[in-house]
Amino acid sequence: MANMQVGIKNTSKHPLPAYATTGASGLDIRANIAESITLKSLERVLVPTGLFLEIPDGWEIQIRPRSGLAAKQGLTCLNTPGTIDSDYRGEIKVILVNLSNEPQTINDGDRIAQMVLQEVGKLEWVSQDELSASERGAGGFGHTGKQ
Ligand SMILES: O=c1ccn([C@H]2C[C@H](O)[C@@H](COP(=O)(O)OP(=O)(O)OP(=O)(O)O)O2)c(=O)[nH]1
Ligand SMILES: [Mg+2]
Repeated sequence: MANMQVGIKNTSKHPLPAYATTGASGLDIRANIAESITLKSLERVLVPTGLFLEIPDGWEIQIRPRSGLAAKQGLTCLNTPGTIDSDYRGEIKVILVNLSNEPQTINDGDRIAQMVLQEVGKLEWVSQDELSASERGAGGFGHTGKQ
């Protein structure tokens, strides 16, 4: 797939979000905060990034957690994956929550989450009185067993 151009205004003092390796799906994004934030256990916070985007119509950016932060510190995005609409022109913020039992600190410039660009299809409803039969039918929520 060809690279997609996305407009960005960076009001932070940090570098633009970047892919950490050539094959990375996500671009790591950094906290842009005047002072460190310490989250108590189960506390959540909206972390500013200083970034403003102009995403082409038909695309979105997802804000996803970083597995290292989640595994080591219990820090994750509460609304994962966060949705950045193509028409959103406000500041990108990350909703972090501390799911560990200890306080966790975020410092200015820390890579707190990652952005993934995704194409978004637009649906058109087709109202139907009856839906077609399928192998699964209405079975769900563990219907196929545990293994
Ligand atoms: O992690 C996130 C999620 C959302 N947003 C911004 C961009 C997005 O386009 C907007 C709205 O997000 P969403 O649709 O998830 O929230 P909502 O509660 O439905 O708000 P709205 O009524 O404004 O759509 O908030 C972020 O900055 N970070
Ligand atoms: Mg919304």
